[in-house]
Amino acid sequence: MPDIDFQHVSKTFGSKGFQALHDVSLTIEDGEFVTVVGPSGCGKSTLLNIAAGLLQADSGNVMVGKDVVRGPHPDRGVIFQQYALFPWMTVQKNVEFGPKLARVPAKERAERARHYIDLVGLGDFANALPKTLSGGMKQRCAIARAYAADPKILLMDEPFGALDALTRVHMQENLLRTWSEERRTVMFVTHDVDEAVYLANRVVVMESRPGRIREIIDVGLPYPRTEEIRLSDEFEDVRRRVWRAVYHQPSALGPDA
Ligand SMILES: Nc1ncnc2c1ncn2[C@@H]1O[C@H](COP(=O)(O)OP(=O)(O)OP(=O)(O)O)[C@@H](O)[C@H]1O
Repeated sequence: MPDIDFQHVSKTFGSKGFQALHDVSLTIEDGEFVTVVGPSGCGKSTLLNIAAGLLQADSGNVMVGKDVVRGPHPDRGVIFQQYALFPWMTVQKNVEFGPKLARVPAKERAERARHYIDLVGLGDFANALPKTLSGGMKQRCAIARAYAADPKILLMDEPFGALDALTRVHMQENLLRTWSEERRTVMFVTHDVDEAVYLANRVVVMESRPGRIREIIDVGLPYPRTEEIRLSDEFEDVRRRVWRAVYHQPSALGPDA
């Protein structure tokens, strides 16, 4: 059974009826890593927010398993570009937050948090406050926090968008390592074609005005994704295909350009 199933989803904003999404259908299978790329304003975040239950579609449905999405739910962890950590809580307490809400007993939630903190490589910083962490570390903390709430699905909207190129590559590697050990279904929105190809089983390329799916590209490269794979001809071939699909669009400059 598909894990996330967008069924003819449309969404319009504003009194002038700006159509952000038009009849989008997309199936993401259990355990898949799907990235979504496309020009600015093509509706990537809108699509993700509808799956998160933070926005409502005007028509169509999103199914998660057998259920129609009607609002946010702990089975879907959401990670945004801005690190949504509580500044007054340590890394450990931030990561324990979800399990605490779910009334997981103190000892168990501390252990669970510790497991994910170690998994994202923040073992030495469990007692640190967010303000003492770098951007990449904060985002790894956010990933550990999302995992600790034990969601079936991770919805990530440009989570590495604010990071420098080198940190970004390390974050991608760390995320894939975490994902290979603790498999979840991932929908990951990005502007970055390299990132989209490096991470995904499939890349969904969107186009704008109205936002819709232009092409779905199978990456077909094995995991673990090593540096060798990143630098291979096969990777370059897929990257070129995705690049063309994104940049050879009539509206590739986006509505505000
Ligand atoms: N709350 C809103 N009210 C009005 N218009 C909106 C709202 N949210 C999004 N839009 C419009 O819908 C379109 C799609 O926005 P969305 O943020 O989903 O695009 P995106 O592909 O994620 O863009 P970017 O890559 O620049 O973040 C844009 O033209 C945007 O201006």
